[in-house]
Amino acid sequence: MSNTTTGSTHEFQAEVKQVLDIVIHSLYTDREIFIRELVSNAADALEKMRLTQLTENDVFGAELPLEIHITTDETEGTLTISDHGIGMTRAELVENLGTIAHSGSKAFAAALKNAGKSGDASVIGQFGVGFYSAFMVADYVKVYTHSWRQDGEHLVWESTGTGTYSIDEAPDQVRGCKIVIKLKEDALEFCRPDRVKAILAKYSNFVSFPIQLNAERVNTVEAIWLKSKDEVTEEQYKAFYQFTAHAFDEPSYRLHFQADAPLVINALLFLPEQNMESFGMGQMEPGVGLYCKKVLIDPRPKKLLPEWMRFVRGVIDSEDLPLNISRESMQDSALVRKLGEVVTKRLLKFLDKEAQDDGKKFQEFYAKFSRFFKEGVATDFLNRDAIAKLLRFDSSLTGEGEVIGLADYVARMKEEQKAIYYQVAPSRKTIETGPYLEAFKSKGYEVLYLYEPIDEYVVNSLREFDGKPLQAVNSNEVDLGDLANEGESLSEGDTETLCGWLKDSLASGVEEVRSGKRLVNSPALAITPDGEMTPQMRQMMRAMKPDEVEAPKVILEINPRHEIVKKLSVLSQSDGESAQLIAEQVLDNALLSAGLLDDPQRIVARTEKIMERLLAK
Ligand SMILES: Nc1ncnc2c1ncn2[C@@H]1O[C@H](COP(=O)(O)OP(=O)(O)OP(=O)(O)O)[C@@H](O)[C@H]1O
Repeated sequence: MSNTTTGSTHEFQAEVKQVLDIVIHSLYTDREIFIRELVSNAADALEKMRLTQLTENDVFGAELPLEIHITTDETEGTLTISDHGIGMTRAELVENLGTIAHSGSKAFAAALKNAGKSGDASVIGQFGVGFYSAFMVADYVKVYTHSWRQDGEHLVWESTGTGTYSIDEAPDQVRGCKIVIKLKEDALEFCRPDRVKAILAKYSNFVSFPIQLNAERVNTVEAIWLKSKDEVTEEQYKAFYQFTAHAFDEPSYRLHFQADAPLVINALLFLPEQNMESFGMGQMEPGVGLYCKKVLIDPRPKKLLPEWMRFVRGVIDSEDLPLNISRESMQDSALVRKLGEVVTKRLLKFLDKEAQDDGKKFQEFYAKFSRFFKEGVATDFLNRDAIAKLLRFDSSLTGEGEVIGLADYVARMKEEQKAIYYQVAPSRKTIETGPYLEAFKSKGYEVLYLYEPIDEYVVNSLREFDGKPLQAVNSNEVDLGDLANEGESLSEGDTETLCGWLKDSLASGVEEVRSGKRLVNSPALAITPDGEMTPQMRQMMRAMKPDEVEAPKVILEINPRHEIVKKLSVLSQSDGESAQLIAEQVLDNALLSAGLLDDPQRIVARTEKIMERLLAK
């Protein structure tokens, strides 16, 4: 919120100051986009007005046409953009043009600042600074406005973009906004009618309201999603995406399709290049507008596509929708639900094909948007399997820069292999230096590497893929059959005695001690008993409620061929105290590898004792 300083003067929110500073001092290329931003804001305000008029009878200036007027004045060096949209009240002016609405505005400003330092205007461009972009070209900006509300005031907002703005009364202002830009000396090109006309030509046809430039109509309203693909150029697609999505990047993927059954659908969907949520700007709003025969029903319908698809942009138009459907009833409409389902399925199928045709491109895209797909698997029951096909992972068989999908994993599974194996751990190194991988490697089974906490939810929600269960390498369910282990083993009798002794000696830390077939080079490993929390879940619980999570009880699998185990068997009979220390250390090493050691400090004291004993000999 801004602070009122003197009279009508207000201070910009700190983040806005930062944004303006960058806009004014670091942005020199692509300055023309400010026109697109302001026209797009005007179109949004008109769209809101159209919707308001459907339900409100008492509208200020009800007779005013829903149009955009742009005028150039070369003598004064000004460009003026007016609309008869919803306008703004005094409070709305302060809120909308004095603060940044994004929930993560601090992070947003910080990211923008970094981009500014690098001097790379294209990076800055990706953020989108909306209204504030006018200050790239303006000495000052005046916004004359009156809200659609009868009790609104006639106002003018004014600023040079440096620190403060003022709000004063402006008699006679009609409903909507009139934005007057006094152009900087080096930006006078933007008051030349031919220049402005050329800029408007790129996207003005996407605006569903008439645009007049110096009293001459410049656009024919055109719904490019209703056209067939060969009638639309690459340039038009890109311009449409940037205009409707308020985006600055190029779309990564585009799906334009028409369907007649089960519903009549014309859809034009875009997947962006940049994931704006990754810049700390909070959760995105859904971005696919719902239309019926070119008429916008809802620009951001919440229940049309599943929530995880909120990064998708574009338009869905269906003539099967009743034109008078209200936004409220839309949310519950079976027809809208069906429409969303059809489009979602189509988009998932499209992505799967794209991923197969150009894996590299998909991998780059996936690297930025993986969060959404993972969220999809965890929350979108209806489409779970189709989304799962798009997941990509590192694995024990992928090389540098490579990833693998579940379908390819299954295709290269060994004939007798029973499950899809994975390990959740912070890094490749943790997994490859840990004890679990050995057995799978010796069988030639691939193991997927899952690095993020959310992956745990993903595999738990999915449970299986293509009929094959997903199993954690440290789960008790894993059955690798007989492993051809080399080396002499403890006798069965000695192993049994040792297991019994270990169970008694380590009582509080183990649920069971058994001889394992899976180990090759390690003395022991910790397995999560059935029904127990996985180590990652446990860590998350501990982070939230440190006092409520009990010490873990694991199944300790020992390797009867390992020297430490063989010698421990002898030592347990001759020197109980030393054997106890070693047994505890074997368990702690196994817990450490499993990510289950809550108190690593205890290792220090124990290893010191072990060293003392060794040195005393
Ligand atoms: N012509 C206008 N009429 C009414 N309100 C407007 C107009 N222009 C801007 N606003 C208000 O000011 C707000 C801020 O505009 P701005 O362009 O900075 O961001 P935005 O349009 O919300 O976001 P973005 O441009 O990134 O999509 C808008 O959300 C809107 O509420």
